[in-house]
Amino acid sequence: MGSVETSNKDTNGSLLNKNPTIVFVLGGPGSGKGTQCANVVEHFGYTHLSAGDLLRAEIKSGSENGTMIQNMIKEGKIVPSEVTIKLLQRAIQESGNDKFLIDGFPRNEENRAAFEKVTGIEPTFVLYFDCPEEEMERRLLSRNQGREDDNIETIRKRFKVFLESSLPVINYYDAKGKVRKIDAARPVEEVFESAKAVFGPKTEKA
Ligand SMILES: Nc1ncnc2c1ncn2[C@@H]1O[C@H](COP(=O)(O)OP(=O)(O)O)[C@@H](O)[C@H]1O
Ligand SMILES: Nc1ccn([C@@H]2O[C@H](COP(=O)(O)OP(=O)(O)O)[C@@H](O)[C@H]2O)c(=O)n1
Ligand SMILES: [Mg+2]
Repeated sequence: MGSVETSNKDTNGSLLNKNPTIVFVLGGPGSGKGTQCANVVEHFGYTHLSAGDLLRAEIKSGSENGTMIQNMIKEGKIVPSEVTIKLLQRAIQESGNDKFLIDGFPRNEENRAAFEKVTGIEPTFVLYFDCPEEEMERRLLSRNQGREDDNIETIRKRFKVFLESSLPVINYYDAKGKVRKIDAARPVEEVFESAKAVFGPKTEKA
């Protein structure tokens, strides 16, 4: 009956039905997540969804959450997962693709548990760009994208949040054998060679 069919089509239905490949891309601020995601998109046909980019677009769009998001980003704090997950779900559904790099998410336990609960999806694997703080700090201070959080005061707060809230998520997935750790302190091309080896020749575009 039509009504039964309709009731089954909840907001997550289309996500579950497509059974997408989800790769979480994690690493400290400035470790090179965005840079390497662009390379992976080019070579392997994934759709890149940066949680930070989606949140910044939400501020620009004049959404009612905009001011709250802006204040949290300025302080290096993690936005409630409800907001971020809605943006990710919308982007996933609009993409038409079935393989995604989710960059900068999940950033804490709340992000992780909520995504799993709402979508029922576990990542295929987690790419972890491991980089020393001194190198990340140098990169962030010369990123020149006009970001309000790329100043030394906010950068220090973001490093603290990474250590206290994001690393435990990486450890959680590591215990499940899902983490592919890459030494991100090397030049972009070398880091990408390691990333390529993780994605493997099988999924490379012809
Ligand atoms: N391997 C690398 N070596 C040197 N600079 C890099 C490297 N990867 C990225 N960068 C630069 O560092 C800055 C931060 O990189 P980005 O990809 O935005 O990192 P994230 O998304 O993890 O914060 C950018 O200016 C980028 O051009
Ligand atoms: N899952 C996420 C991702 C980002 N953010 C916010 O967005 C900021 C910038 O995230 P980003 O991923 O663009 O930053 P980088 O690690 O790329 O430098 C974070 O410091 C958080 O304030 C969040 O609240 N929740
Ligand atoms: Mg980024």
